[in-house]
Amino acid sequence: MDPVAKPAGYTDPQGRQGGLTLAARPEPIAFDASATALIVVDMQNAYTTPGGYLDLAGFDVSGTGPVVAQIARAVRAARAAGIRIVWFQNGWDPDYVEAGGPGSPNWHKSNALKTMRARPGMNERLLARGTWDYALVDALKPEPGDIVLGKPRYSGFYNTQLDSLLRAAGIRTLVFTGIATNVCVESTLRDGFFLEYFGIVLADATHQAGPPALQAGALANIETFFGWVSDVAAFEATLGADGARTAAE
Ligand SMILES: C/C(=C/NC(N)=O)C(=O)O
Repeated sequence: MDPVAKPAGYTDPQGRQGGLTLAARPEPIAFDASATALIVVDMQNAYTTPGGYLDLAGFDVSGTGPVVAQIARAVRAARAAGIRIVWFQNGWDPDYVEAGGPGSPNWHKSNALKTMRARPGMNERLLARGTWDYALVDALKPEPGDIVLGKPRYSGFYNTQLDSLLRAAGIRTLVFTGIATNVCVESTLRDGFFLEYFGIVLADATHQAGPPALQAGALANIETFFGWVSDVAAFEATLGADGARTAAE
């Protein structure tokens, strides 16, 4: 068996095949920076901040602070290496037409919609575009040239322009960060697998929705069936960004 997983036909910007190799589970994976995107999944107040949707719905968000910092590191390293950055924001229009009514499973399973139905007096319009809940956290901001996409369901490939934007840019490898590992990260990585994208999760730049066992379960599922699992330090080291970070701190 090949000890390094290599997407076929890859060349790095210097024309070398499969230019970079990332330490990962279950084996190292080769990738080409110019054919790679860093995907930042739903780093909105809703998923990270006390008073946001997950918190109001009863999920523990106390462990998300370090994830914000790790994502900032991954974004910095990717940016320096010329890797395209894609930011997702999960949610719907302020009238929730896009959320679907009772004819949609989303209406029944979305904990944001369920929380609002259970507390009709609450003022918050959870995950509605234009609200604080929907906004990205202050510490993570897109820059010109990044791709910013809304998504109406858990998968970033569903009813979004993601696939066509990635294919137009020749991107074949997706490096995932964000929240929640077991919901939108895993859903998007799985859909990417079916579309022939190579999916890698930086585990310490993700966080689960629910108990910690769900983080472990999602990562085990991904490394066994759908992709690769690595971490931010390995990503930085592969991109040659670890020295730069130490100097900057
Ligand atoms: C629970 C949940 C997860 N979203 C995500 N970004 O993973 C939701 O949107 O209800």
